[in-house]
Amino acid sequence: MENSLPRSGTSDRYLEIINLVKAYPNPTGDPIRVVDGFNLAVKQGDVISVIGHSGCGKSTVLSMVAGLNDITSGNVIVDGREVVGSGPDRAVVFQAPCLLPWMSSFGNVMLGVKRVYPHATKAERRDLVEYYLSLVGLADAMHKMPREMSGGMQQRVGIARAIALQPKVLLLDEPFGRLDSLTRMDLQDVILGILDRERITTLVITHDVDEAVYMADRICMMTNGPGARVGQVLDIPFERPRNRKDVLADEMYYDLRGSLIDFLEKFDKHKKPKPVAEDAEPVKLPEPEAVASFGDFKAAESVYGPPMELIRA
Ligand SMILES: Nc1ncnc2c1ncn2[C@@H]1O[C@H](COP(=O)(O)OP(=O)(O)OP(=O)(O)O)[C@@H](O)[C@H]1O
Repeated sequence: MENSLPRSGTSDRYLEIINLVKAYPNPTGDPIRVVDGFNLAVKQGDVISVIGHSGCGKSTVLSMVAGLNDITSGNVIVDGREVVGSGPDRAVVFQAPCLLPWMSSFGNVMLGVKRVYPHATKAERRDLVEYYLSLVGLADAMHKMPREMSGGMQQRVGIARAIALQPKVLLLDEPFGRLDSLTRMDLQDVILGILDRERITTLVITHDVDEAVYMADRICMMTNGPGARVGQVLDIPFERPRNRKDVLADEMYYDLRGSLIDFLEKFDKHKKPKPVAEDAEPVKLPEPEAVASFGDFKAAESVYGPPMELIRA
């Protein structure tokens, strides 16, 4: 659902996040404002890395932009219109690829394509799916099932599915978080290649300083929560398309990396841990993380529609 707003979008303010607030109820007092007054304007086609300490509210901001989490107050404007609720104009890629396990990579991408191109012919849809799977290097794995693919390949399918929606804004929530470093670098280049070609306005959440610098035109550094907001925005002046070796050989890269680390250290709550007493109780480890989280299912829903549509598909 979309509401017209008096302000119109320009390519310099293609995505606008205005005074965004997320408050959760607090049984013992006032609601906790996890995010409080987050403001960001993004130029059309720019890639913005969002970085901040764990738990500061990065995913909360991204899920509100995606329409998967209710906004307490504030606005998200895409291309001059306020967006409310989720929609294929804002495609999300989460850490878990959340593919439908009973469908091939072709079938998984086709579900998204059908949603966005309901009137295309069967042949046109097939061409689209094949095109997007080739973009992520899966031309030879179109008919593989998720269980037959590595984590990196599954994430490629997730990326193809998101891009196939031809979104106005691409939202990536630690998309390489579960991958080994070589696969991670490989996929960073796959995504950058696609973004250079398609110029999709993108927000990418990352914990990785090098990834933040390499991928972005600007880095949005968040303060700690509660009450998290944008602390500083850093411009990354490297031309796109980027070549990793050239970027790493540039002295400026290390200055930018240094600025980012300085910012993160300033907000590091755990900088000076208290010494543990010798007779302290042993730490109880949490249960292992579930394979798919609520967020993963919400991400699937944003692409495929509500569960009943999945059953009919
Ligand atoms: N449903 C909820 N009710 C109350 N608090 C919540 C709820 N969901 C998230 N939070 C809190 O909001 C804060 C921000 O969470 P969020 O997941 O956005 O952080 P993050 O920066 O993405 O963390 P990470 O980097 O570890 O993924 C955390 O303190 C979290 O505990």
